Amino acid sequence: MPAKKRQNDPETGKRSKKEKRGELAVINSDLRDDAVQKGMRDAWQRKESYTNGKIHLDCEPFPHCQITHFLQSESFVESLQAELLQLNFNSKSNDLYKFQQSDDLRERKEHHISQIRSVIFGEFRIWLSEVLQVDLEATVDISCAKYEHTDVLLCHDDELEGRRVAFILYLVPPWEVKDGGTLDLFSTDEHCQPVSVVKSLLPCWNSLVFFEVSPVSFHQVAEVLSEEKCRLSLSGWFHGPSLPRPSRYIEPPVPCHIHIPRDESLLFEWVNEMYLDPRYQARVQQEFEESSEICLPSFLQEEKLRQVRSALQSSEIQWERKGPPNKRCYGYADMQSVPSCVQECWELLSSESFFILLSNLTGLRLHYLCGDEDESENKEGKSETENGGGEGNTQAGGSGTNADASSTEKKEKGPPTCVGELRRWAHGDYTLLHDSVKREYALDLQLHMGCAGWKSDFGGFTSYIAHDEDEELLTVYPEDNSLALVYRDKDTLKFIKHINNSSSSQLSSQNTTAFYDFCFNYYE
Ligand SMILES: O=C(O)CCC(=O)C(=O)O
Ligand SMILES: [Fe+2]
Repeated sequence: MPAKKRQNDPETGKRSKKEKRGELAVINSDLRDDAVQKGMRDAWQRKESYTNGKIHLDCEPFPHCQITHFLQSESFVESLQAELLQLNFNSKSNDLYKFQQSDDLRERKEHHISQIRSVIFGEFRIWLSEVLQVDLEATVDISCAKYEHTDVLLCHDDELEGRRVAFILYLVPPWEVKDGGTLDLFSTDEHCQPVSVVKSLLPCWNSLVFFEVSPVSFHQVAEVLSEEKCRLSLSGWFHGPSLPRPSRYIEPPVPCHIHIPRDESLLFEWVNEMYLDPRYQARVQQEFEESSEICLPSFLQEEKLRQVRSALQSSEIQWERKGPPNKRCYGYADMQSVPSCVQECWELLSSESFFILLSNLTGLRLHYLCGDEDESENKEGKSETENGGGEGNTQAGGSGTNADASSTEKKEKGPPTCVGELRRWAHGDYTLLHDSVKREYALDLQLHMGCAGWKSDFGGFTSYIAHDEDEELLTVYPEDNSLALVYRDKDTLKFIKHINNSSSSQLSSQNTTAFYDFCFNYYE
């Protein structure tokens, strides 16, 4: 049956005044109940839980509350949803998230949007101030988000100057756990670092969740797995006095080591001989010096590649999880558990002859025999000359200019070092940029394996960006047996994009839903 048509004024053809004004936003009357308010206030104060019909307050892992049937009128919520879906949405994607966000809602004049804004930052804010016993300001901070298939917002704490309470109003179709998109809450350790998801809240039509923003309020929007459903929400923050924040936790440094003593025979066994030709190396070096990055395809000899790749895919390597989730999430190999060919590949990348090869390919000074032509640029003026100053090595010979003259800001002089990791990347894995990320000069090496059929839409690529800018400088896509070398300065940061569910669904037929990389950093 067609919906009943709106009655227009027969004379003017316009809608009646009442209709034009539209419905008012009214919050659930249960919230005004004195007993409810008192129960909430006491529970919040004592960090206990409280349940009363539509209200569920819980203080584990941090204080949060879910209110179902938040707005009194269903038809208001429907009209609000329709109005929001008419807005212009912008795709947002970075290390932390992928979703769509509406234009700013602070100034929007649409009826239902202005109604909800004034009820949230008016009546509801006053109610909340009362219940939480915190002075919440009238500052309006609200936006609309749309999460669809593979969209996600990874682990974060919401802490930003002034934010005291976060809220989210869900405008979603009937939602199930298998649709993904839950609001996951993390437990934390003694350093206020997130550990694991201990509670997941299912988004629910016309329900509002709020929680206190604090040093431990780590949460995420799990990836949306449903291919049809749209997770629409209005979210924002009430501003007020911030809770005290402990000083930022600094992770213990990962120990670097100098090269291991292995001779050239290792190179001849493992590396595609093309890359061992000094003339070819000189060409690579020239290109690297111009762009600070290069990809060397078919890097390992075919037979070695096959051995290592199949060992990675089939052996009983112990893959440990690496966290914490506000910084990273992926598998890394316990090197004690790897088969000998994998161990050898690792040794290759750590070996003295490989340091020399890298020096020749990049012009960086990764071995004392590989030369800095212009010693006068080395302001500290020590050790290099004592070590022979770049002359007289056949491998390094001739081609070795230094790629970068600003060596004074690099690590304290000492022998070149490296640190490496063998990683496994699968659905749900990622790394994030974070404030305690090391700002350094380094040569990054990545050697990917087992990524046949991988598509950039799956995520898993390494993105280099300029510090303090969103500008993307370079993207390294996983490519089998391609050696990616990137020289990173202290203003360059990198992250690995979250691997989404399309990787599992599209690759499951090939029985390979993960890929691997040897990831090494070398320091001059
Ligand atoms: O949509 C949600 O459930 C949470 C959103 C959120 O955490 C945020 O926008 O910071
Ligand atoms: Fe958040």
